[in-house]
Amino acid sequence: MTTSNPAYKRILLKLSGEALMGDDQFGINRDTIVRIVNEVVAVTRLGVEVAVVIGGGNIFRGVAGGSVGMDRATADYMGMLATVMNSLALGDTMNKAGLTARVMSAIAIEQVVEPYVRPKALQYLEEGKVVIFAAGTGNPFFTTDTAAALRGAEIGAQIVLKATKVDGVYSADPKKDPTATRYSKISFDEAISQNLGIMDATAFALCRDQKLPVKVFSIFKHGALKRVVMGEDEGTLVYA
Ligand SMILES: Nc1ncnc2c1ncn2[C@@H]1O[C@H](COP(=O)(O)OP(=O)(O)O)[C@@H](O)[C@H]1O
Ligand SMILES: O=c1ccn([C@@H]2O[C@H](COP(=O)(O)OP(=O)(O)O)[C@@H](O)[C@H]2O)c(=O)[nH]1
Repeated sequence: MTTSNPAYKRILLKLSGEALMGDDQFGINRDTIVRIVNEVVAVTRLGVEVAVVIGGGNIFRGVAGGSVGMDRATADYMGMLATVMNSLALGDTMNKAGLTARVMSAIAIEQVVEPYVRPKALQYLEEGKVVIFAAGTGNPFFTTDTAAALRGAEIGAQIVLKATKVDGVYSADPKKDPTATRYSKISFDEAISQNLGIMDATAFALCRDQKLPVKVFSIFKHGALKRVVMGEDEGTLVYA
């Protein structure tokens, strides 16, 4: 039996909305969400406090056709509402898996989800509950990656873990350029100056200024989250 300790006490986990689709065209794939939740359970068993921000691409993609030509801010509010749906699904799956999850929304929608109140979120984390931050930052023109950076900084997370469709940060988009190579680590300044599309510049800049490191790893790789939390070699570290 290993006696090593996790590398972090409190983490902000950013889950790709699109990854929730599994092999489906859009929506939430049951097996996929259950598998992701089981990975979170494994990490909470280590005593790590977990906060989550989830994207909305899986749902919003399904209605994106109708949003063509729409006012950008209106489309963004639809995207934020999509993250609320994902957050509810994720919270429900977590509760069924034996965790206690609390969803908090950046947009007032109080019959459905409690509002985001920072001290309350901190209290939940200290009690060992998983806090899911829904509705992104609550503002159009931002992304859920920026929401992850913002909430991560607010709750004093030691790292933002971006669980996404690729297994790290590459020299170019690996889905478009097969010759792209993966970095094991890269600074925020390098990532920003090279315009690496893995995270938007707003999110990168916020993390850089707050000295909040980011680890990018694959959501599809079994056990990767736990390895990251244990400080093992997995994915790409982006550092200040
Ligand atoms: N330099 C890069 N390294 C890795 N991935 C990149 C890079 N540039 C663009 N990408 C793309 O970024 C995507 C992940 O970012 P994003 O679309 O924001 O996903 P998420 O759904 O996790 O928010 C990957 O699927 C990848 O195709
Ligand atoms: O603070 C935020 C967070 C999200 N969004 C909108 O919600 C969508 C879904 O989030 P995102 O694309 O980041 O999800 P993911 O790619 O992780 O599935 C975005 O495209 C934006 O339209 C927004 O307007 N403000």
